[in-house]
Amino acid sequence: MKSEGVLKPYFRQTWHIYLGSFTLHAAASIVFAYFPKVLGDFTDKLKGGELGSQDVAHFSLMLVLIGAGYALLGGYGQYLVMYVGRLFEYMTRRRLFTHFSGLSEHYYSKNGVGKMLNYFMNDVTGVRESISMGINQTAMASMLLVSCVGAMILSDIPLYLIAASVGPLIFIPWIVIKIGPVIRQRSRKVQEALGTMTESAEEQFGGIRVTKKFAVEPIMIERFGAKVDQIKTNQLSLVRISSLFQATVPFLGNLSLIVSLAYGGYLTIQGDISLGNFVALTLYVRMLMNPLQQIGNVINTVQRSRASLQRLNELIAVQPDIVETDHAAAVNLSASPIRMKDLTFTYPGASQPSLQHIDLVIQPGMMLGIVGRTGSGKTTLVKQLLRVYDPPAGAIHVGSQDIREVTLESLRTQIAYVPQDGFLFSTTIGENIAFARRQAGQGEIHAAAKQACIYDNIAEFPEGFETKLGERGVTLSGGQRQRTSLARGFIMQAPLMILDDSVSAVDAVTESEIVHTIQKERQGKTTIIIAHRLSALKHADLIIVLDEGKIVQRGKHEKLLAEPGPYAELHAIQEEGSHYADSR
Ligand SMILES: Nc1ncnc2c1ncn2[C@@H]1O[C@H](COP(=O)(O)OP(=O)(O)OP(=O)(O)O)[C@@H](O)[C@H]1O
Repeated sequence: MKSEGVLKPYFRQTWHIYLGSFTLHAAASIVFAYFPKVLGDFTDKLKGGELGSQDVAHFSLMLVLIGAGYALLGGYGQYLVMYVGRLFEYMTRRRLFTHFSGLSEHYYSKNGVGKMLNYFMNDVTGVRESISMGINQTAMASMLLVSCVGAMILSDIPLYLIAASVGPLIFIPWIVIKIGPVIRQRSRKVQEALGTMTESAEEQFGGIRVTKKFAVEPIMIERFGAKVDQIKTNQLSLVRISSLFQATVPFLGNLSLIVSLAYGGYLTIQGDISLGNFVALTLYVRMLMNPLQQIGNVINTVQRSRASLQRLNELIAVQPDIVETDHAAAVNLSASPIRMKDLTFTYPGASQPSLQHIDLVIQPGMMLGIVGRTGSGKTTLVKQLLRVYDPPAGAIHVGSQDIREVTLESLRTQIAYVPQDGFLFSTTIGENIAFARRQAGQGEIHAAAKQACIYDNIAEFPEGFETKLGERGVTLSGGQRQRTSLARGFIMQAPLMILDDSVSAVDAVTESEIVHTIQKERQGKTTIIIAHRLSALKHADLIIVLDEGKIVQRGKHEKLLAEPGPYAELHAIQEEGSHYADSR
């Protein structure tokens, strides 16, 4: 499916405002083009000795009306375009955000958050400048240009003098063609460097705690400095070419003025044209210089923002990896078993599969334990259920439906996934817990907090559930953060809950309390627990042991303990560890 880019929908909504603005600009320019003519007539009357005090008042009134008409009409035209320019920012940022939300985890693992921020801020603003200030000035300048040239032709100034005076101006298109692409290319480099810097800043601020603990601030400052230096180099190179461009355009305007002064002056002395026409001609040429200067600026801005527009259009055209089929149907996880059949999965671009030949049936209401060494594929397995990445066709069925054929909303709203490092938003603890159930009342929030064994901690905060969390919940300890994120899972009361190593940062006693709550509260609902501590899995209906993406053992706790294999070995190590700890 081809995306229609960012400008088309915008212009579809706002073309009539632009049309209104152009009309106002045209009217303003026509009014302003009378200015030199009025001064020319004034000069001729003055020279001929025919000027009375009534004429002075008449000419003054004309000039006042011209000035006021120009300011009112042009000012309102400008306001309209500036207003819709802001509308563009608003529309595009909303659209980008919606688009970003639909992109898959795979896209985010390839593209940094800094890049997205750059799209949001600099690129959108860059394009807005072109379509508001740019279009505004172009409309104003081109209409003034046409009105001035039209008024010159309609006056008594001879055509050959007009042609000679405005002749140097025809070099402007040639300069645009030569310098424009260079500006565009250098501008793209500046934007890329800005993107890299934002990405680096985002990462460095995110990792500031690690940086401080390892006392490597100077290295980080140096690395960041290199990124900033790159921006400076690229920006200076852009400024050089832009300045050259902006200086050349008015220079040609000045050349026109010199020709009109010299040639027009000569013809006036010869008596070929009147003094009034000479005054009008120089004023017309002077009036042409402003629009020319503006057109120079606009071309500069447009060249710069074309690179931004291209990037935005490319982004909008990115298709999400995970899409719903046309005949996707809602799924019911409470009643249907999940069957995995010969599931083998390789991450895009990876050389080795992360899951191999998985055969597994998860019956509704069961508690499944997953254990295995780090990197053995535990998270990958559960993410297949959420369709973070799509499994191969036919590999996972929910009841009789292939998981690839179910609607994403129905699937994901029935799964409460609690990751090891659950992200907490910069809002209150209560709102964080009710994140996936906005309609939840205080009672439900408190109950979920009790189930996750975090209630007492929260109650001790002066503002209780209204306590605001800083970015990533910095005011909470690791274990408190984990349990808040666990409460967020509990409150969903979802048919399937997945705890992905979600109690690793809590002590063994709290962990056993949480497992006990799960057994009690989630009776009849499916729960998958991934854990490194086997004590958390003791009560599971089924435990699978993963190694290098394969299920190497399966059964209940007692059965697995009794057979030789990694489970019993791990158990022995953990028991030994706890005896050792007890004996100290
Ligand atoms: N987005 C990804 N792209 C490519 N490879 C990945 C991606 N995520 C994980 N992997 C790889 O897949 C394998 C299994 O990773 P997974 O996260 O499922 O392991 P895990 O058993 O959950 O580990 P841990 O206990 O450390 O959380 C690892 O080799 C990992 O490097």
